[in-house]
Amino acid sequence: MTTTAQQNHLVALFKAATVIPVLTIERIQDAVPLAKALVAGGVRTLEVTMRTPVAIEAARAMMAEVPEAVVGIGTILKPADFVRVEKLGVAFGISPGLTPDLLKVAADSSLPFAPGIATASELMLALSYGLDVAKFFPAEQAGGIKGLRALGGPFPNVRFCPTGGVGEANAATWLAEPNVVAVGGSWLCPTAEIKAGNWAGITAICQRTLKALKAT
Ligand SMILES: O=C(O)C(=O)C[C@H](O)[C@H](O)COP(=O)(O)O
Repeated sequence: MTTTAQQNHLVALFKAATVIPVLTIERIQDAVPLAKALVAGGVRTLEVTMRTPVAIEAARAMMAEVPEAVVGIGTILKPADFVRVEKLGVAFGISPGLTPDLLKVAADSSLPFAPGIATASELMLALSYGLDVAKFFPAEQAGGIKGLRALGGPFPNVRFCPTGGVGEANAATWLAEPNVVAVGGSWLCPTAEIKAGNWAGITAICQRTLKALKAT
């Protein structure tokens, strides 16, 4: 069973992050310059998704060469993925959803882990394994802020990281919710900018986002 101390650690990590870029890395050579660009823009906590074959290698390179980055892995779909990630020594793991098998390995592990939930029943399943920090996914599509507030009624102690449809225009609104500890999304690292190697452009998006959040 996941301990309270583990969950507190994950909450602290998410709160320190505020915004978490959801990274899809196609070419291994992009990993380090991308992480450097994000860190230069003030965004240190990074979610490398397992959507691509180079994800694990990319996370490893970032950890080795960009020590300021707090690297986690996302899109953990299966217990076997979780076990691979655990061995890497990343800071946290995230999933867009959950299965009982995935929750079982996560609850037996010391790796901080946020499963994805979109319904009360999914949240109840996560809570039965002691996991009370969840990704709310897909946040905008699954009811938006109204949906999150409704979940907050029966589950007042759960903390959320909404992702899916979060961007520069609405990040502050989500973060103003008392049960939101961070927001995640791909807006900080658009595919076109990664493809073009426009690292300065990615740094600028991060700076703009953080400046706008500070002003609210
Ligand atoms: O890949 C994963 O593991 C996910 O959980 C999904 C991502 O968090 C969202 O797809 C990001 O959504 P956008 O910011 O709207 O692009």
